[in-house]
Amino acid sequence: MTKQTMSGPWHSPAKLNLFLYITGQRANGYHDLQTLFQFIDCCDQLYFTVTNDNNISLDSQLDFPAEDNLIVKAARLLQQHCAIQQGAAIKLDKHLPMGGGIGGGSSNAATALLVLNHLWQCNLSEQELASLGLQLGADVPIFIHGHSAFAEGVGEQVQAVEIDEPWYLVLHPEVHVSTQSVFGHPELPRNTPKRTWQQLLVENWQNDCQEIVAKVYPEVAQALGWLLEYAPSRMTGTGSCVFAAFDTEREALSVLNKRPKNISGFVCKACNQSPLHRQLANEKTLINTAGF
Ligand SMILES: C[C@@](CO)(OP(=O)(O)O)[C@H](O)COP(=O)(O)OP(=O)(O)OC[C@H]1O[C@@H](n2ccc(N)nc2=O)[C@H](O)[C@@H]1O
Ligand SMILES: Nc1ncnc2c1ncn2[C@@H]1O[C@H](COP(=O)(O)OP(=O)(O)O)[C@@H](O)[C@H]1O
Repeated sequence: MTKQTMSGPWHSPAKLNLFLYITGQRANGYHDLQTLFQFIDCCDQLYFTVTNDNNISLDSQLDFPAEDNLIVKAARLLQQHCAIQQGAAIKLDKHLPMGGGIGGGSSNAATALLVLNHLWQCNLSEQELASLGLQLGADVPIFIHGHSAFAEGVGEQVQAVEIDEPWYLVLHPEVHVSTQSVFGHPELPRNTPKRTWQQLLVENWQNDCQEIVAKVYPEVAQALGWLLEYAPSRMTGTGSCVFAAFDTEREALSVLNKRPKNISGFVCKACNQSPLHRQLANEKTLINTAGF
């Protein structure tokens, strides 16, 4: 048998929701959103070895079964969709906090779809991969497209946008917030009026989930209250992470260094193009990188 080579490290970046508004609820229970996604240069790393059998395996430090991991689900979905006979041995180096609203799981799934599409030579377009990804989670298509985006619907209607790329200080209160429980909360505001991108662009951005999450999780309220002393701050996604923008890395780091001991955090740079897509573009593997 020929020895297979390992491909990687491949980046799997986090995102922030710079604003998040809930504009309605569908008959199936899912919520209609208006949200602005931006990538940050804080990433997990994935490694892939193509195998000759059709087995998908995952080596990770996570304490839940590989079968439940979105990486394995993504690999199987692509393998079945394209009737691929090969398999993959995948390794994950996890750095991103989980359940923090920075999208690590969705990002890992998107990285697996994009990289295996390349390594297995499936030749699916970005749009086809995004449709597959949507079956795994509402945020996966954004990570497939790989550009800052204004998203509507449940995240499937996306418009690429160019916005400022500041430095962010992200605080991670040590609580895991379940997306499902936030969307199921009876007091969640669900009827924020829909606005156009041009209207939203000039407003003070907010997150409709923030008030409920801060009420249920005092750790989130504490982190937010502390950060607000230094800069306008908000929660990302359904929490628990909160963030503030700074002009320079130095300013962000100086605030980070003053944080209370019980809150972890990091400083990162915003990037309108996903770090993974920069890598893929270098490999000239992307079929369609234009404006989706
Ligand atoms: C709201 C966001 C913003 O980025 O929150 P974060 O998860 O990143 O914090 C995401 O769109 C979340 O996407 P994702 O985390 O993929 O959610 P999913 O797995 O699809 O959904 C988890 C559960 O949340 C609820 N849900 C999710 C998305 C949505 N637009 N409406 C919902 O009601 C549903 O009950 C669903 O079963
Ligand atoms: N590869 C993965 N990385 C992180 N979480 C994953 C992964 N696969 C499945 N999950 C599940 O998804 C949940 C939410 O993870 P994550 O995407 O990090 O949070 P969020 O959606 O809040 O940003 C985790 O608690 C875990 O149960």
